[in-house]
Amino acid sequence: MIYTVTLNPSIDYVVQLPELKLGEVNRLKTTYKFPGGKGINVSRILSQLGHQNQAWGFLGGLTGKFVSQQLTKLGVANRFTPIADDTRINVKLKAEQETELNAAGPQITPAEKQAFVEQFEHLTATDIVIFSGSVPSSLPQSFYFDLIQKVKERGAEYAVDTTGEALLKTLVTKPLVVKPNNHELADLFDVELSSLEAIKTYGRKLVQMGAQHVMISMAGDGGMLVTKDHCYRSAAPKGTVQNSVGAGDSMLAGFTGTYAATHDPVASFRYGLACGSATAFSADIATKKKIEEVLPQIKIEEF
Ligand SMILES: Nc1ncnc2c1ncn2[C@@H]1O[C@H](COP(=O)(O)OP(=O)(O)OP(=O)(O)O)[C@@H](O)[C@H]1O
Ligand SMILES: O=P(O)(O)OC[C@@]1(O)O[C@H](CO)[C@@H](O)[C@@H]1O
Repeated sequence: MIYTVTLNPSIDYVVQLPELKLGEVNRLKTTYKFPGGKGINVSRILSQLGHQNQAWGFLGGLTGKFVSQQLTKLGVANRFTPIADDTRINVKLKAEQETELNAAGPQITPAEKQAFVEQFEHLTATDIVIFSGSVPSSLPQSFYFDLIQKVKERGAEYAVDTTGEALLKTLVTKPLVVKPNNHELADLFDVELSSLEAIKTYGRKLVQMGAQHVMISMAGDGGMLVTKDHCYRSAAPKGTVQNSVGAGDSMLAGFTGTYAATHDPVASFRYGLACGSATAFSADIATKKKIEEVLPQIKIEEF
């Protein structure tokens, strides 16, 4: 079973307008509300593809109710810990450029935190836990690391999509896969990564530091997978980009779901790339139909 962890879910409020006029009233023609948060996006893709999974995290207030109702409607199994405070709303502004306004997130009380942590006691060695997204400011920044120790105690695998120190700190515990984008990879080492060779070199460093698979996403430039002995690369298929929010989460879902079923890193990378691009070419998170449409266009080469 795959479990996704979204400590800080959201309603993603997506607004579209041809031009943002700062300091003026902007009237919106098109708005959407989606259940958001990185792990939730991962769960949505896993469910689309028929991989058994359950979404975990914290939900509260009317906003939290909206998220859980939408997940139930979408057929995403979930077991969120209820909290007294409100789940956040993140604004995704699509004008000349994509701008995201992500809130800090709710207060989590010690009792709510404890109830959540207890869920980890039931993991087994065949499970995979996917940790994605920000940690609400009321929880310790070491929270992922503490949860990872619990996952390891149960003999389960885990994947992590986080950045900076939090990511570096987890590498020694040998995550199944980490998925920085090329900018996050550059920031980790405080370098500029201006060639594929350079990206490969720094991807290798994450493998040497402990990651089993390092999948580097590069938006419209495709992706790279670095393993202990190999490096694979693929350009991105062409298409009309509608909403790239969640493309990285979709990529992680495609990889992990396929890996859980096949243990084949190249097939998993291929599915990951297809899911990422399919979401970029959709208004919301991609459907299975869209993913299958994109899949034949993915060409992977050893690099
Ligand atoms: N414009 C695009 N055209 C084609 N494919 C894309 C595009 N944007 C993203 N993708 C696909 O999705 C993958 C993940 O995208 P990206 O690198 O933007 O992830 P990310 O930075 O983690 O995004 P997010 O945080 O919004 O989920 C890319 O590696 C690529 O395969
Ligand atoms: O603030 P975080 O937790 O880093 O990111 C949250 C978020 O931007 O990530 C998803 C896209 O990847 C969105 O659904 C959501 O709003």
